Amino acid sequence: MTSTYDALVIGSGTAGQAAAYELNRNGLSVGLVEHGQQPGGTCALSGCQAKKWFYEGAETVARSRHLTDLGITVPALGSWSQLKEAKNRFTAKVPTNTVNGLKKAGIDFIPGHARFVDPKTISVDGRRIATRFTILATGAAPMKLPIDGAQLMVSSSDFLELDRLPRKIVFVGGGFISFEFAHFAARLGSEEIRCTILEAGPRPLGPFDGEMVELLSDASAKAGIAIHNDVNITSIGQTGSSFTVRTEDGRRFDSDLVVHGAGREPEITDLALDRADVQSSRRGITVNEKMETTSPGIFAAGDCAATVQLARVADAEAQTAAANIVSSCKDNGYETFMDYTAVPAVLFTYPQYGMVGATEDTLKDDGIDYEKSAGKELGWPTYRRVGMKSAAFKVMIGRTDRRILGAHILSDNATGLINTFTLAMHNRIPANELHRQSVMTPYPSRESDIIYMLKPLL
Ligand SMILES: Cc1cc2nc3c(=O)[nH]c(=O)nc-3n(C[C@H](O)[C@H](O)[C@H](O)COP(=O)(O)OP(=O)(O)OC[C@H]3O[C@@H](n4cnc5c(N)ncnc54)[C@H](O)[C@@H]3O)c2cc1C
Ligand SMILES: NC(=O)c1ccc[n+]([C@@H]2O[C@H](COP(=O)([O-])OP(=O)(O)OC[C@H]3O[C@@H](n4cnc5c(N)ncnc54)[C@H](O)[C@@H]3O)[C@@H](O)[C@H]2O)c1
Repeated sequence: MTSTYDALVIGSGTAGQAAAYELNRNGLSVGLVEHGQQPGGTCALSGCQAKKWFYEGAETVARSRHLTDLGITVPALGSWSQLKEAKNRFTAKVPTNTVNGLKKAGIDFIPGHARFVDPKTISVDGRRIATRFTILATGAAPMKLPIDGAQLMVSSSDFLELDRLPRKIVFVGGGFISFEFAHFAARLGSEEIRCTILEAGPRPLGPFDGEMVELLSDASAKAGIAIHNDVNITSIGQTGSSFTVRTEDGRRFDSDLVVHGAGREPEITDLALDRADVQSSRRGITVNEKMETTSPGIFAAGDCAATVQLARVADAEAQTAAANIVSSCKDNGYETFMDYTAVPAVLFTYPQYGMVGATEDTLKDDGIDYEKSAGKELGWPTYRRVGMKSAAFKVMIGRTDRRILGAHILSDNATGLINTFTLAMHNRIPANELHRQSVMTPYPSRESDIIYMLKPLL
């Protein structure tokens, strides 16, 4: 028998749930398909939320180490296994809570693997479902790497399930995951841990600002993390419990564990997208700013779309897709658009690196006329009090309209700081007005330092 929905959502992660609840709230009949044994998605189970348990511990250890000459007599010691248990007490409840929440709202939870039959029909483990609209929210998985022995790497999810941290860890790829996990490991091991990051490109953290990445790399080196660039890995081998990563130029890196941090690719290969005329590339499903794919009535959101792989971007994309479906049902057409000019990103390292908007290199490449205010190794009381020597900032504004083009912060709690700049960008507030509005920020705080960052731009 064929069931019929106004809208079918594929995937129970951040994007799928955000879309399903929004459609349901607006009175549409909604089914949500999930093929995993553990519904709830990457963010909650093995991504942002899960890893943040380790971040909080690592931050406490790093901060207390910085404070040993400043009134803290014994620095904190982390217990990886206890943090893992705490994380697992949280993640264990996610699948049941996800399914119960959907059912309680009146959304049909449909376990099974979804594949297109045609643009308006989806089969779930052989059962056919007819739908007027579809939202694809199938997420991403670690990229398949053409490296001999690639199967010996553990994924980021496996890493968060380790019982204990080994002494020598090699991270393949110098992106978000490797930087964050290396910072966790450098602070949470019971003995001294050596982490090595191997990056294929000329520098790690490609989308971030080059100068700021250098400063973060220096701070990482001081925490015991070695970073090698321009590394072409040819093989990963195992002897007993030891691993050897070999490179094209003859180098070898020995370790007790090799971690995949070399990017995540969209999970779209087994959806039969061609049967629905949905186009895609290596980066993901092709979408326009309304989150519609190349096939009318089929939308994509989150990590499976060829956009940005961040949790709140997934939320915003899902809400955009859902809003357009709702307005289309009211014969209003598609009225909601995504805007990626002010997407904040934060690396949960210590110090954190938060950025929003453009990097200085992009502004130069695009020939944009800008002014800059920047500082490094900040000796402000904020950082003297926590013994942080690596704090830095860079703010760029348009020379004529004085609006924020990009902001980059190395600090503890860079998240709060970068959010202020994000809101200024969204609301098109020029630097002098942001300065004026920030004078009465609660004082003293990280955020009350924003006026010092903006002063050279007044
Ligand atoms: C280690 C790690 C740390 C991260 N940290 C952060 C962070 O700090 N901040 C941040 O913003 N982002 C972070 N991210 C990224 C963030 O987790 C993702 O952007 C977000 O989870 C994407 O959500 P999604 O709904 O698109 O996909 P997912 O949450 O992956 O959900 C996709 C779902 O679809 C299901 N599915 C796939 N194919 C099918 C099919 N054919 N049929 C049925 N079901 C299917 C999958 O089983 C899965 O449950 C992190 C990611 C990782 C890996
Ligand atoms: N704090 C956060 O918001 C956060 C944290 C973790 C993950 N994420 C999301 O998850 C995504 C995936 O994270 P990631 O760290 O795996 O990817 P990434 O895209 O951030 O970085 C991958 C890095 O690996 C390098 N690389 C690729 N192939 C390689 C190879 N064969 N050898 C050596 N280096 C190689 C790339 O040049 C790149 O620098 C991120 O893009 C991000 O959107 C976000």
